[in-house]
Amino acid sequence: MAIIQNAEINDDQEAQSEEALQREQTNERLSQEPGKTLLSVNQVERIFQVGGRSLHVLKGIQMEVKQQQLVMLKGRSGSGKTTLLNCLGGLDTPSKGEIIFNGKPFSTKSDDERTLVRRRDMGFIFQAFALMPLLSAWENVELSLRMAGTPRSQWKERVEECLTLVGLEKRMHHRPFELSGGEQQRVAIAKAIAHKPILLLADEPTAELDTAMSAQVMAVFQNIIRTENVSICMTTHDLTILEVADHVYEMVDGKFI
Ligand SMILES: Nc1ncnc2c1ncn2[C@@H]1O[C@H](COP(=O)(O)OP(=O)(O)OP(=O)(O)O)[C@@H](O)[C@H]1O
Repeated sequence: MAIIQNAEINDDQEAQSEEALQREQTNERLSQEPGKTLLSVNQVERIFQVGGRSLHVLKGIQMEVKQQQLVMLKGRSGSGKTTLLNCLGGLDTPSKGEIIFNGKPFSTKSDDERTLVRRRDMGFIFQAFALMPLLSAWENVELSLRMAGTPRSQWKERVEECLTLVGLEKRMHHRPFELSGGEQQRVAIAKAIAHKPILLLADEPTAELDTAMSAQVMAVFQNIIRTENVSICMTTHDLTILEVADHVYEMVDGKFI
């Protein structure tokens, strides 16, 4: 398993170094302008074919995320939040409608093109912290820079910067099992922002945490929106954190109400 993972990392590393080079050459990224639309979703539908039947999961979603906004998607289990988040991150594509990201059509790009955009401009955070268990907080964040093709000379400074931003400067060399759930989620955030994405997508990032730890994670989100110029779109069941959102979309049975 470890050998397979390493081989994949090497392949990924090569491909992503090329990307990093291309990125520098084309300097494609748009300048940051708070309040400008970063992501817009136009009449998106997602229909799955299951056992010969059509399952209509997203039914005409219309939404936007502006630069430096914290947007929350709330809704009951099964309402379609994860399906929508997968479409926003290009892991899935709408059956109808369109998603525009950073001023360009996104959902209509090829799989390879979406992967390039995702690796460069997006970061992902999940409910279960998705850390490598045998690596320290430092090594976990460093791995993310290695995977993104960031030049080695920048790793030390950026790892320190990201772990400090999430308030873990005193825990940099701890491994996940030596950290609380909230601290592990903050390492996952440091990992997700290390390559300087412009959009963070988070699926129930506080679901495994108690109220105090959830509040810490939300404070970190608010901090990185300002300091890293990132926008965040997250799903949640937790009504107590909705008040820190700039905008809340409530999903019921595949539609916003
Ligand atoms: N690949 C798929 N194929 C078929 N049906 C799917 C697929 N993905 C999701 N669904 C169905 O779509 C519906 C919405 O699922 P989704 O995971 O988006 O909901 P959710 O709001 O994120 O729920 P939860 O809060 O429990 O994660 C569910 O009925 C699910 O079974």
